[in-house]
Amino acid sequence: MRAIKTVIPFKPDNPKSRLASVLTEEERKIFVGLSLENVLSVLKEAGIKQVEILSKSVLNTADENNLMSFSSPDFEIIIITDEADLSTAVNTYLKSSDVPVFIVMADLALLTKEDVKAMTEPMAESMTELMAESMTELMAESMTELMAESMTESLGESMAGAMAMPVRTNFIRIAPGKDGGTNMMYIGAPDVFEVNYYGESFKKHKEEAERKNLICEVRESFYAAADMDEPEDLFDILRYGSGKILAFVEQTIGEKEGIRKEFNDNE
Ligand SMILES: Nc1nc2c(ncn2[C@@H]2O[C@H](COP(=O)(O)OP(=O)(O)OP(=O)(O)O)[C@@H](O)[C@H]2O)c(=O)[nH]1
Ligand SMILES: C[C@H](OP(=O)(O)O)C(=O)O
Repeated sequence: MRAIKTVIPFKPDNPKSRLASVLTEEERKIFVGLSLENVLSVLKEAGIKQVEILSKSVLNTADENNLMSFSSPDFEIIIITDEADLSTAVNTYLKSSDVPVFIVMADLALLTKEDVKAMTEPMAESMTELMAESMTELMAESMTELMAESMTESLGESMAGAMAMPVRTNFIRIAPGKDGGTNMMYIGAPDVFEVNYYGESFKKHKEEAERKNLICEVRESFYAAADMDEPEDLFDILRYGSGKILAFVEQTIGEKEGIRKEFNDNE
């Protein structure tokens, strides 16, 4: 795979304030830790080789050691700290990168490796395929199908070579969040694109792509859209989650009668 940088913004202190009505601060800390672990495992499974955790504050030694236990010779984890707000920290990160950047939020407790692959697959090939397909259609009108197919094949190959650079860098790809946010973003041109999170950021990021003349692709997926912002989002973990985070939510919610009842009533 070509060089990309993968970054996970992470706020370890007083995280997930919107879950404060159902989880204590300590529980929210455990919850985001488990969610981050989940994201790391999925990135590793999807073949990502290196991940940088962009943390708002310095992690304590136990948390750092725990995260480092997910690293392996073919999966490097680097922890960096930037105390700035989310958008400022990510924009500083983007400016410092001379290769495409893949941003993945830490609260994607249901993320799958297919979602990650859909975000990181090269654009040049899919564009070439698309163009080759429409050329086939055009040519098939005036020639035999056989001739059109073989011409398209060689045309496709030469296009991939000729177009690889501009197509690959001048685009962004977004996995929207279920409430209008931006859960993952692949940024081919980190030198020009600027993020602006919160308040319908999906729309803002599409507009930013337009302003900067970048192609914008959207990759929607139920699991990638399921960020964990509001108390009812925890129900999605009970329905579709697995592993340690499912056990944690089952246990904490099980102990809180009101929420368990609301879940049972909704089922
Ligand atoms: N580096 C960095 N990451 C952040 C910051 N704020 C949020 N994040 C991370 O960005 C992602 C999306 O943030 P939110 O969903 O708003 O998470 P949150 O800020 O913990 O939750 P709320 O307090 O409920 O808004 C998560 O991965 C967070 O850990 C920040 O100021 N700096
Ligand atoms: C970071 C923010 O997350 P949300 O508040 O939508 O979870 C966004 O996606 O813009």
